Amino acid sequence: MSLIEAQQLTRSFRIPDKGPGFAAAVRHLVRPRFMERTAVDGIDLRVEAGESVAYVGPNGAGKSTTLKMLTGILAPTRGQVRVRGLDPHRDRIANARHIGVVFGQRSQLWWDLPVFESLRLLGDIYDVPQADFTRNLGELSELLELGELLRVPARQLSLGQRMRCEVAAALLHGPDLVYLDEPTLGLDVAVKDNVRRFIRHINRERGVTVMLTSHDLGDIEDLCERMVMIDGGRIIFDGPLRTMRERFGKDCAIHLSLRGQLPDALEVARKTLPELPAACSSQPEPHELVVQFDMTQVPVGPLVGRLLAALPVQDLRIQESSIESILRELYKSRPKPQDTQP
Ligand SMILES: Nc1ncnc2c1ncn2[C@@H]1O[C@H](COP(=O)(O)OP(=O)(O)OP(=O)(O)O)[C@@H](O)[C@H]1O
Repeated sequence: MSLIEAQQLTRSFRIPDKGPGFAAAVRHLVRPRFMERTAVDGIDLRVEAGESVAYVGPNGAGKSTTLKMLTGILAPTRGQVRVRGLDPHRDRIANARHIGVVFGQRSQLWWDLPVFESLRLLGDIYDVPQADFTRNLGELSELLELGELLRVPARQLSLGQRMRCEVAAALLHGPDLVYLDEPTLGLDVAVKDNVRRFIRHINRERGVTVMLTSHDLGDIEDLCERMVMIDGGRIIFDGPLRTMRERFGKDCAIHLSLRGQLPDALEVARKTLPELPAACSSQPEPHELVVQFDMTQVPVGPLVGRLLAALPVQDLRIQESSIESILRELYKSRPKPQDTQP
């Protein structure tokens, strides 16, 4: 049995069907009408223990709604989900003992209490034995560099400081599955790096399963081997990041630095590579040339060889599609999800 198993997992919301304007608002008061918005639409998903999965998609795709069903905050409208064999909504307390959750925008720390007191309360809520509490806190404090922060009330912490404490709060009871919703949102580069290093550590060294949603592609490339992409509530890709690149990242660009200024280099390149449309080659500077092509159609090696033979090349760089550019293209080409009458 997989750690997480979802079958045809679906969640709809009833939302007011108000037209624009004052008259429509009054009409809605007298005779309210509703529409159905399907946020998650028949998802099948399996996650094995020890995996690190990026759950990505554009705004409104259904990521948070899925995480809310996996954590038991929301019940599915249809389909089912099991986490470690438990129904997360019905067995919410038992489920909570084994999971850690960081919703980047929400705090689980008591605002006016020093962080240490919040952590102690959380330790009590989760029934963490004193010896485990001391050991876990010592370890988290060292890895996340909490130190003095433990004495400061949460409301006085900066975003980055608070986020490190949030991550500690989510992991204090030693969960073996963590859901991280935008854990690095708004953090500066150094803190982001610290949080990422920590997440990598608990996944790789301790085998904690990580399920992460993030719009930060650095998080995804740094932390996850598998990407599940959701759009309009449906999974449109599920596989290794590598496969995502192979399947969707066909574009490749060769950047050439030329020896000296060669105004006719573009002409030469186009003549050398007649199989590529003229627009594939460009010359942003007199000593630079960029050749773009579909690497599934044109083999890179011979193409580079022909360019080197035809032009005085000083240096060259081959750039494959980044995950960022692939996602940008996929997001751009998506159809808009529609609300329906119930
Ligand atoms: N409580 C709710 N009531 C009505 N509609 C909701 C509710 N929660 C979510 N939705 C709708 O469901 C859809 C999916 O929302 P969700 O928050 O899961 O998306 P997301 O992928 O997490 O987006 P983002 O990246 O912006 O956080 C959206 O259209 C949203 O407006």
